[in-house]
Amino acid sequence: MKLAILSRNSKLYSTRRLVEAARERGHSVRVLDPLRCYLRIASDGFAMHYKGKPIAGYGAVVPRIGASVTRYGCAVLRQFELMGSYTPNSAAAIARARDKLRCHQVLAAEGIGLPTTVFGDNPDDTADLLAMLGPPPHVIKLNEGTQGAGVMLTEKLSASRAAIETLRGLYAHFLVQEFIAEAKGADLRCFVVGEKVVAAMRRQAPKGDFRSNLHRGGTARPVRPTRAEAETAVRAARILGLRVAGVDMLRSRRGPLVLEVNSSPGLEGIETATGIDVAGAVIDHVVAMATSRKRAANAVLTDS
Ligand SMILES: Nc1ncnc2c1ncn2[C@@H]1O[C@H](COP(=O)(O)OP(=O)(O)OP(=O)(O)O)[C@@H](O)[C@H]1O
Ligand SMILES: [Mg+2]
Ligand SMILES: [Mg+2]
Repeated sequence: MKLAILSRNSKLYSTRRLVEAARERGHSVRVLDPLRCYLRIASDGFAMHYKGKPIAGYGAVVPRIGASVTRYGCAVLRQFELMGSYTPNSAAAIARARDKLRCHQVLAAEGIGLPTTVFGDNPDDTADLLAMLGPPPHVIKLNEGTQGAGVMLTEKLSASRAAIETLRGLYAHFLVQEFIAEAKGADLRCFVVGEKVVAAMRRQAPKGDFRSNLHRGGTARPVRPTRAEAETAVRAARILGLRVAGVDMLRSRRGPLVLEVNSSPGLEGIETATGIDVAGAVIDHVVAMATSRKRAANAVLTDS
């Protein structure tokens, strides 16, 4: 099959591994920088060019769209979808999943466990907002933060108020959560492909921090998720319409609590920690889905 990896940088570990896994399986694969794809949109037909040449005919694309290029990257991905390429994560699903607050609302509505979360706009409402949440410690996080930056822990109500005031002053969007102390600075990353958790790791925060992000010095080891954890991860990804997702959870007394669902989860940490060929699992899934979709479309054509 003719595959494209949509990625800004072909040297990144995740991109390299996807290319490698596709080649090992005998597919033709190309890395396309979404910012070098440009489009002609007209009712008589679409055209997409890449560095001066037309591109078409990709059976499937694997999007690796960084947070900084969500808008443009998703527009390009949508174009691939409109031109008939299969993608495990649609442009719409990626754009939706990027908004932590929105994810919390949608997942909570479906009964997925989450740390209790509050958000509000007006400073006059802060006292009642924090009362709705309960006593500190609180975790305050930027709505579109990443890699643990923009996540802070406040031990006292006065600190929560001061942090909230500061963020409002900066016009930042943020949410405030109960602190799950029993997670003890560890979180669980379940890598979902299709309807399965193909690999999972437990990340432990470095001494003196509560954030387990590997970018913040956390360490990872392989873990076998419980049945409840695996089911929660798969359901959360499905609810958000993602067929490749990194679901981050905390282990708590009330079961797994989802922190976030990443639509372009990195492969380096999880493959290194677990030794599992996650890239291969992604490619196998994408090719199987693209093939069965094509078969179904052909069946419709022969029926009519
Ligand atoms: N409510 C909470 N209670 C306890 N620990 C938390 C809580 N929220 C976050 N943490 C810790 O902080 C880390 C970072 O938080 P989170 O995953 O929400 O943001 P982020 O890592 O910046 O986002 P991204 O994973 O997209 O980079 C988590 O991995 C977890 O270890
Ligand atoms: Mg995280
Ligand atoms: Mg994330």
